[in-house]
Amino acid sequence: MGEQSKKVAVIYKSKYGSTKQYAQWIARRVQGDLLENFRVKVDDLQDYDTIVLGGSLHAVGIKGVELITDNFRELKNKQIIVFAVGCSPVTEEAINHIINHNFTEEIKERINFFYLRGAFNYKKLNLIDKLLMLALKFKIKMQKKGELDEDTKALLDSYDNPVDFTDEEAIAPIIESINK
Ligand SMILES: Cc1cc2nc3c(=O)[nH]c(=O)nc-3n(C[C@H](O)[C@H](O)[C@H](O)COP(=O)(O)O)c2cc1C
Repeated sequence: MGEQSKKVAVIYKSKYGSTKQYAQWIARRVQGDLLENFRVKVDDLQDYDTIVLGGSLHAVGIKGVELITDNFRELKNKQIIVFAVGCSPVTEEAINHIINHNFTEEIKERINFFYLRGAFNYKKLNLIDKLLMLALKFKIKMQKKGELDEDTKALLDSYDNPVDFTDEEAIAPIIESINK
């Protein structure tokens, strides 16, 4: 099906902006409706052919994913695409961990899942997130420095040096999936 012929809803839940940025890029590219997750009720989605849901990753959970997982039966005839935005590097292991943590076997079979890299700026976090991240830092520091792998070192470095991996080109596989 071509871009114009499907009615697409792009729904997002974003805490610090990167998921929103990806959702805006996707909605613009496919001429979809951009909707903020908390405003959406499942009944509002019946007119759409394709539901694209994006949520930021917090402790492996995809924010707002319940809109899909709690209403799966009502949405079962629709094309469903979920994307999660996190800071971890893209590895098959990390992606499988996110999928297994958030979806049942039945849902896994029916949706298309994508992982996109976002941004992290410790100074801009709210108090609770700062405390959570400090706890994670403390846990990591309990390990000996020499045992830290490159990804963990990069994570620790990002507390002092903000990182931003958001990249419009990264949405290409999602656009391709919508247009299938
Ligand atoms: C408390 C906390 C927990 C996080 N947990 C994860 C995680 O489990 N995996 C990951 O890849 N990124 C994690 N991140 C990084 C965020 O997912 C990343 O900053 C993302 O860009 C946030 O999306 P948003 O800007 O749309 O809110 C975490 C960030 C915070 C503050």
